[in-house]
Amino acid sequence: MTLLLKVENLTVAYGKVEAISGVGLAIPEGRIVTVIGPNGAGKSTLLNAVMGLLPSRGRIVYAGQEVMQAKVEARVGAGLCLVPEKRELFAQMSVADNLLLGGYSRRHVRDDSRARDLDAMYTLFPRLRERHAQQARTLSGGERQMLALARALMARPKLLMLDEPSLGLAPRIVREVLEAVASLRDRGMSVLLVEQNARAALSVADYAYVLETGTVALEGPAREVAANPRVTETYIGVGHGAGAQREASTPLAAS
Ligand SMILES: Nc1ncnc2c1ncn2[C@@H]1O[C@H](COP(=O)(O)OP(=O)(O)OP(=O)(O)O)[C@@H](O)[C@H]1O
Repeated sequence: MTLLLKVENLTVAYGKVEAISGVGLAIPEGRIVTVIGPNGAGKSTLLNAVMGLLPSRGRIVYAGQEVMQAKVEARVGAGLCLVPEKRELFAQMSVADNLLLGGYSRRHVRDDSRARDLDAMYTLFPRLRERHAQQARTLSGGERQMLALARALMARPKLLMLDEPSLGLAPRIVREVLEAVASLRDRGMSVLLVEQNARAALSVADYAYVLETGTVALEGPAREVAANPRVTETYIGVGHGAGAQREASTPLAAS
């Protein structure tokens, strides 16, 4: 199994406060790896550090190269891609224009691959095809998430990092988005999926890390993590449904 990303001993501090401390994780090619954990555990910080958006200490090896010193643009150019929690679409632009801008880095490619990719995105998310001329700001939450994901894919990333794609979405739409992510994995894409919705994330991931107060409290194959009684109790819990559980009542690390 070839590793696409290996993070070792990663530490990020905001001022004097460490948001993540000594975190390690690995993402094999063609797998979905999820990082679950409560509010403020450091999940977004981890993604931003891997993307190069925050100063950090430790080691990040991507596609066999040490990228700790690489700028964000270089990381994007090498195939790293982050879909942030806030989606950050071009609100006044149409769905189609948002997608075409997603492929902007490939604008010099002379063949028709961008047009083919656009069509592939509409096949992945038929709803975007129906709404291709609609302004992004008028889309529903689920459609926005689909557009954010599709726009990221237009750049043909190797590692897709998703920050809470389920946030604010109805359970049915969460399933639709995660099924699309699973189909991308089935075609070879590597995915780092950050989620508070542990149930949904563990149902689609191959491997999982539980992050608590900036450190890895537990890791393992997603099926095993989902079956761990402490995870069930704290993050999945009977009666919590598919919705995100915002706080961990009994952190694993404390028990
Ligand atoms: N720019 C910042 N300056 C200071 N502290 C920050 C900053 N960004 C995040 N933090 C703090 O770092 C910790 C980790 O935050 P982070 O957003 O990474 O957590 P998270 O697990 O993604 O949470 P959520 O699920 O709520 O998005 C939190 O205590 C947060 O308050």
